Amino acid sequence: MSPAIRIAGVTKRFRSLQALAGVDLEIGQGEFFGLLGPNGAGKTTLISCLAGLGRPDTGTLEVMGHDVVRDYRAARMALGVVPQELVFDPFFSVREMLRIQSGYFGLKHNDDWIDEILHHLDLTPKANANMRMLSGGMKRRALVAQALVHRPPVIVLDEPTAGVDVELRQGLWQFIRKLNEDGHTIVLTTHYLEEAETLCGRIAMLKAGRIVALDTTANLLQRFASHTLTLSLAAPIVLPAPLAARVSRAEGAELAFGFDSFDEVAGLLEGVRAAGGNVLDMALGKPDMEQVFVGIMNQN
Ligand SMILES: Nc1ncnc2c1ncn2[C@@H]1O[C@H](COP(=O)(O)OP(=O)(O)OP(=O)(O)O)[C@@H](O)[C@H]1O
Repeated sequence: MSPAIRIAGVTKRFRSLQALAGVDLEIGQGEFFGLLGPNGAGKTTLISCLAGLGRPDTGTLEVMGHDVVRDYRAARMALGVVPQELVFDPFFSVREMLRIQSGYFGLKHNDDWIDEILHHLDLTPKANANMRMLSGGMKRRALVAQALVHRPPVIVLDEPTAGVDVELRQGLWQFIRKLNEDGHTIVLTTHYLEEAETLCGRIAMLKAGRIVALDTTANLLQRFASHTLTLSLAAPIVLPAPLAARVSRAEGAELAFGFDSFDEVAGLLEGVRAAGGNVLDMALGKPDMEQVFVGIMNQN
């Protein structure tokens, strides 16, 4: 079975800027995969190359075994992309836009499927509304619908929830999850790290055009994040060196410690009290993807 996506040795430069500096990545069929990275890391550039919208300078990209340059039509047919930018033709209604997109893929009688997508995305009442009349969140859902008209096995979503309110976001994820359960491969870029943590089985982190981390979500959390104990003290204190070394964040009278086992908490509290700390409040935090992200980005 070919991987859903295979990217090998991909580089791309915009004048003096190396947007992709040698990316190798394989994503298996049926994965829910997260592509994370700070602004400008190269995520959208990589997706454009995958969709055949931009050509890499070197390297190859395949979707479901089809080379995106040599076998463009088959590769494009296997891929649905939800773009980051809200690009649409303002003169068409949602349904017209979806029919036109179906025609682009050579699909003539696609209305049953279009109705189903509209229903799942809660867009049925807006089917005949002009695209320019929709709110930002609805436009985004219409673009999700557009990416799905040809039932692609691989779906790439470039920041699909930017500007989408909480309720719609949850509805959108429910639908995307269902698509994944039905066997679609999902690739997601997002700046909402807790979304990536909850949804993605595997995550790649991109920085300055390179992959700097690639692992299962569980392994990344285990390797790069810890529990935190945050203490609010009555006043700042000076800690003895061994305890000071355990501090992961200090802001005035607020201190945070990282720890792996709950057995350590009593000792940390004891140490702070012994150093004269008067604890007013405390909170425990779980390991999260934000810690992983910040840790990896600072390392590289
Ligand atoms: N058409 C272009 N011409 C020149 N530079 C470009 C072009 N497209 C992207 N870049 C540059 O390439 C780099 C990677 O951009 P890209 O949009 O791929 O990043 P990203 O990871 O998607 O960022 P974001 O999270 O902000 O969407 C950036 O420095 C960007 O300014």
